[in-house]
Amino acid sequence: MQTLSLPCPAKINLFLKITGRRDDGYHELQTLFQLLDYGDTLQLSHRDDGELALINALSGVNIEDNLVFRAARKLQPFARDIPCGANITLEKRLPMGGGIGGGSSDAASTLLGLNQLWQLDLSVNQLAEIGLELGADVPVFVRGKTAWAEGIGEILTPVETQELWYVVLKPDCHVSTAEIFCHEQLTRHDSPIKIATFLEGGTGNSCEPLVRKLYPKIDKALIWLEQFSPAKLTGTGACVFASFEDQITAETVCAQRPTEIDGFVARGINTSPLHRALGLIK
Ligand SMILES: C[C@@](CO)(OP(=O)(O)O)[C@H](O)COP(=O)(O)OP(=O)(O)OC[C@H]1O[C@@H](n2ccc(N)nc2=O)[C@H](O)[C@@H]1O
Ligand SMILES: Nc1ncnc2c1ncn2[C@@H]1O[C@H](COP(=O)(O)OP(=O)(O)O)[C@@H](O)[C@H]1O
Repeated sequence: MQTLSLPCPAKINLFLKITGRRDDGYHELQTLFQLLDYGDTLQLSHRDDGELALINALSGVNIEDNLVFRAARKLQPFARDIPCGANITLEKRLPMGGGIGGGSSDAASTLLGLNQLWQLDLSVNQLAEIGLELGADVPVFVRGKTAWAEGIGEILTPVETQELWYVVLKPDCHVSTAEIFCHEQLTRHDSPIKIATFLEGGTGNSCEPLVRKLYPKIDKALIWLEQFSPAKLTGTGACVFASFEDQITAETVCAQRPTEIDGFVARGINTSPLHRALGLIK
């Protein structure tokens, strides 16, 4: 029986601006999704009885709500003759609700992996559209390139960034993306910027002032990390990050972090390891 073992890389938002709000309540934004060479691992093996089995449940998440399970369910109707099922094992390394896209990346790896395992022949465009129904962050992982994003995060232009090393810290708190986007004090009308303006530097995250105010532990983590390099919030948090030119410096900073803060070091990458694992790129 064929088993696929697939990476589910994290992302950070190198900047985030909120430029408007659509009639359906979703926010229009500009961001740069930087992929990282660090993430969860997913194993998929075919079942010909049509059942989906999630071998290890995630604590605090019902199986039917797990984005891996929801992604698999969305693909089943595309199966032609044979019943398509799968055993799915998710090895979770990324903190949940961290603004580093763990659930979205798990969903994207499920979509691409099952598309191959079940021989559905769906295109990346089709999978990105299906992914968008699961979350605004899913398409970037389906397309697998570090990218400039507009719309609600689904209009993507690949960007080659310098592949720096990042220290990512996870303060001991959980931020709900919906809570921040519903908050009356969120800044919602940033002027759009051009890629060149971002590349010149100095662009931050519009959610950061509000999140710092609501979550003192995030504020504290940013202040601590700022001692070493300019630090920012990713997405709506809770993770914060800073970049470094080399791995040793990043590891040294990460190792000194306060004991109550989790953290890891990862390299920024322009192409997803998922796409390499599936042979979609060389
Ligand atoms: C804003 C970002 C930046 O990366 O935040 P993080 O989740 O990474 O922190 C993401 O695009 C989030 O993507 P994702 O986490 O997939 O969001 P979804 O599940 O689609 O939406 C969660 C909730 O956030 C709000 N939401 C999300 C994205 C967006 N562009 N506008 C919104 O208003 C909506 O209220 C929605 O109900
Ligand atoms: N496979 C999954 N991994 C992580 N979170 C999941 C998963 N499936 C569902 N979720 C739910 O999605 C929420 C957001 O997860 P996650 O993608 O890790 O955060 P963020 O969107 O902040 O990057 C979690 O709090 C959890 O309730």
